[in-house]
Amino acid sequence: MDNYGAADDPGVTFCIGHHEPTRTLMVTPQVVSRAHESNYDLLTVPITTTHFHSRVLGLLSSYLSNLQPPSFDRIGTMATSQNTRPLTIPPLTKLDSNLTPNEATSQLVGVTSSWIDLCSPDPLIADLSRQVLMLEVAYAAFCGIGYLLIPSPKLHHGGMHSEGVVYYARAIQDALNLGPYIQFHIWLRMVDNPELEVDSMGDLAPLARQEYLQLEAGNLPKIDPFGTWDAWDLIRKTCKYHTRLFVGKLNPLPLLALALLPHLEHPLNYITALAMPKQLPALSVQSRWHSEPVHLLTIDGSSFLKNPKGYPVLSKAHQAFIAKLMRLRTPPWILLCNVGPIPGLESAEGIETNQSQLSSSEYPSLSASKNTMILLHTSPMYGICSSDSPRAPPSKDLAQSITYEVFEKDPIKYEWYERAITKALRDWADQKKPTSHPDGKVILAVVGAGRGPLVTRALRASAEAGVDIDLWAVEKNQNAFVLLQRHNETIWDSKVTLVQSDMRSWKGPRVRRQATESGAQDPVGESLGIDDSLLYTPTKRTNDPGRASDFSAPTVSGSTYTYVDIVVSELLGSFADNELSPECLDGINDLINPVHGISIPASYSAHLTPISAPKLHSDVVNQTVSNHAAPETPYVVMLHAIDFLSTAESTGTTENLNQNNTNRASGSSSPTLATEFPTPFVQTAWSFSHPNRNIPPPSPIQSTISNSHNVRQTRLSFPTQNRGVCHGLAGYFETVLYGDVELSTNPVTMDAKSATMISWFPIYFPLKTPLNVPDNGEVVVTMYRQTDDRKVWYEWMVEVYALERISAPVMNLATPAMTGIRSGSPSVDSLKGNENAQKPQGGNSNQTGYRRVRVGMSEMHSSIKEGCLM
Ligand SMILES: C[S@@+](CC[C@H](N)C(=O)[O-])C[C@H]1O[C@@H](n2cnc3c(N)ncnc32)[C@H](O)[C@@H]1O
Repeated sequence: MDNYGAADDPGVTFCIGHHEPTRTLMVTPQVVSRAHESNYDLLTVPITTTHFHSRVLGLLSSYLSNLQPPSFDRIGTMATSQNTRPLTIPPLTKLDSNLTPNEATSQLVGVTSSWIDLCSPDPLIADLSRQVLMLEVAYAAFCGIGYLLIPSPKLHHGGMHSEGVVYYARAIQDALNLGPYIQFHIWLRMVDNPELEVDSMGDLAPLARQEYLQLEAGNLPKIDPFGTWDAWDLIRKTCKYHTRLFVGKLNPLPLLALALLPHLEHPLNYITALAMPKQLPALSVQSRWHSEPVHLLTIDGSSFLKNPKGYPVLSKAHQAFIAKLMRLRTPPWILLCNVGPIPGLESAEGIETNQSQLSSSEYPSLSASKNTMILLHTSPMYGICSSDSPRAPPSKDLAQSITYEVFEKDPIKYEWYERAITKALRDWADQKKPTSHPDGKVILAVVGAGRGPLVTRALRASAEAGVDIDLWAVEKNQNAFVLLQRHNETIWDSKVTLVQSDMRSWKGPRVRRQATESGAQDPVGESLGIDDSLLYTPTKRTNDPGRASDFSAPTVSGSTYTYVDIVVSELLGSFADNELSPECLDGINDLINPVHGISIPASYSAHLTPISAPKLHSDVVNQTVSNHAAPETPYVVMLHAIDFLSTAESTGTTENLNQNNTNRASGSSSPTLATEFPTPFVQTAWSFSHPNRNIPPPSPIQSTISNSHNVRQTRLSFPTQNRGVCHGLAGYFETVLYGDVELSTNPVTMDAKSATMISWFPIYFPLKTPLNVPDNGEVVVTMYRQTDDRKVWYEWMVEVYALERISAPVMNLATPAMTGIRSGSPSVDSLKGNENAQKPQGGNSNQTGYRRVRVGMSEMHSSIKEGCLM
C-alpha cells in the first residue's frame, strides 16, 4: 500500500481569458478591471502594433529592392550561408507597442506577432522573423509580462514540410533566455492540416524568395494527425524539456456551448440533436495532447454551433475531452478567441467575430461557465491526490497514523478482503479440513496488521461465515501496536492475540496443550492477549503433512506452537512485489499449515506498458540536478498526463465512433459513446504465489539466507500504432486474494476487478533519455527484479524497433517471440494490421511480412541505489 493524498476533491478553478487578435486598445488597469466585471480572468495583448508590422515590411521591401538576387557561392551553398549585407531591425519606438508596464500587466497574456515566419526556408525571412520575436520578447520581459503566446511554426513551404521547425525551436531557446521570468506557450493546432495554414495579408512567409523554395510536391497536401505534435516534440526537445515551455493549443471546441448548459433543461438532448457537430481528431490524437503540458486551450468563435433554441452547444465528445483536461493537476486556462468585444469596453467595429449570428450579449456570463465546468469535474478518482507528481516509493520507515488513516478510507480494498476471508473460511468448513487448533478453530493471522482494519474484517468474516477463528495480529510498528492494544480492548472484545514483532522472527501462534502431564487443562492459550513468545527459544514445527497438529515442540507456559491456517497480509506495492511482500511472506512460510494452509493474497502479479509522459520526464530531469539517482528511481505517481504508446486502438475519429456507437477495441460491444482514450496494451511481467512450496532449504555453507528464488526477469514486446516518444514504463499490479476475489490497478482490468479502489497509484519507471517510436513499430522491454540477499531492486531497458515491410517466404519472416501476451490482450500481429493476421496459411509463395529493425535503445537502468532493504 503506497498511496498518499487528501481524500477530498479540491475542485478545479477555471481561468477564462479573452483573446482578440486585432485588439488595438491600450490595456490599462481600468480595462482589466472591466474585463473582470465581465468575468474574464485575463486578457491577451499583442506586444507590437500594426505600425511596427508596417515598419518591418517597409524595411524588407527597401532592402530587397537593393539586393542582388541570391546565388550559389563557389562552394555550392546558398541556404546555409549568407555572405550578404545583414538587415537589422532598429529598436522599437513608442508607436511600435501599446504595452506599458503597470499593475495589471501580470494578468495579461502577451501575444507575439503571427505574421512572422521563423521556419522560412529563405534565411532572410527566417532571420527577420527571429529579430521580430526577440524584440517582442525583450520588450514583453521589460514590461513584466509573465505569459507569452507564440503563434505556431509554419509547417508547409511549397514542397517542403517541417524543414524549418528546428529554426523555430532554436529561436524559442533564445527567447527562453531573453525572458527568464516568462512562461512560453507555443500555439499549435491539434492536427497538421495544410489547408488551415493560410497566409494573411502582410505575412512574411509568401515573401520568401523563389530560389529558396522547392517546387510544390505533386501530391495533394494530406492531413497528418501527429504532424503538429511532431513539431512540438522537436521544439521541446531542442529546449531540453524546459520547465517554462508549454503548449497553447488551438482547439476548435465550442466552449461557450458548455457555458450555456445551465440554461438548458436537458442539455444532452440539445447536444445530440445537432446535425453536424464539429469533429474532434481521433481519440489517439486527443490522448497524445492530453499527455502534453497544455496550459492554454483556445476556443475560436467559429467553433460555435447553435442548438434549436439558438444557443451554442457542445457535443459530448467535446465535453469529455475538456473534462479530461480539467482533471489534470494543472488544468489549462481557457482562452475564448473571436467571440466579440468585451461588453462596454471595445466596439465591435474593426473586430472580426466569427459568430456573425450571435451577438456578444447572447453569450452566457463567464461565471456561469465556470460553474458548469466545475460540474464536469465529477470523478472522485482524480481528487484524491495530486497527479503526475513523481514521488519516490514510500520508505520502509514506520508509517505515521495519518498514513494508515488515508489508506483505511479505501472503499474497496477492505470490503474485498472481508469477502475473501469469508469465502476461505466457508470453504474450509465445507471441505471439513482439519485445523491447527486443538479446539477445531481455524487459526488466522493478520501479519502486518497496521492499526487493525483487516483484523476487524477477519472477525466480521468469521461471524458471517459462521466459522470460529483463533485470531492473531502481528505488527512491527510499535506505534501502531499501541492502537492494536486499544482496539483489542475497546472493539475486539480481547479476542485477538497481539504480537509485536517483525513477522520474519515470529515463531507462530501458540495454543494450550490439550492436556498437561497431570491431566489438567492448561489455562494458557485461550486468549493470550499480548504474546510473549519472543522471549523463548525458537521451536521447530514438523513439516510432515500428516502431523499438522502435532505439537511436538517445546512448550511455553503450558502452551505449544502450532501452524497458522490462514495468513492474511497486505504488503503490496504499486508494482505488486516492490514493498517486499515476497520476502516478508517467505519469513512466515514455514508457519503456514503445510497441507491446507492458505495465504490471502494467494498470488500477485506485476504488469507494465510503455508510455509517453513528458511532464514526468521534465520533473525527473529537474530532480536530477540535486539527485543523480533520480532517473533510475521508480516513482509512485497518479498517471494522468500520459499517453499509452501501445494500445488496442480504434482508428476512427470521434465522430465516426460516435456514429458507430462502438467503444474500446478490447472487444466491448456495448453501445457506449466513444470518448474514452484507447485501451492500453498492458502485459504481465511476473508473479508470486503463497504459500511458496518452492523456497529452497537454507544452504549449510552460507550464513545468509538466499533470496535468489525471488529474482524475476521478463522481456515483452509492445506493438505501437502511432509515432511518439517513450519516456518510461507505467507499472501496475493485480492480486488474487482468494478464489475469484481480486484487486487490480491495471487500467484494463481494474473496472472489472476492483473499480474505485484508491489505495495504490501506479509506478513509473523513467528512461534517462526518451526514445522516439515510429508509426507501427515495436517497443521491447527487458526487466529484472534483482536481489543480492540484502536488498531488492529493479533493472529495465527499452528497445525500439521499426517494422520494415519485406517480401519473403513466410518461413523466413522474423516474428517477435516475446512472452507475456495474455488472452484478452491484442496480439502483436493483429495490432500490426490485418495483413499478417489474415495471410493464408501454408504454401511457400512470397508474401508480405515484417522484419524488425532496431532504431533505438536505452541503457540498462538500475534502481540499486534506491533498492529496498530486506
Ligand atoms: C501496507 S500496511 C497494511 C496495514 C493494514 N494491514 C491495512 O491493510 O490497513 C503494512 C503493514 O505491515 C507492517 N509490516 C511491514 N513489514 C512487516 C514485517 N516484516 N513484520 C511485521 N509487520 C510488517 C507495516 O508496519 C504496516 O503496518
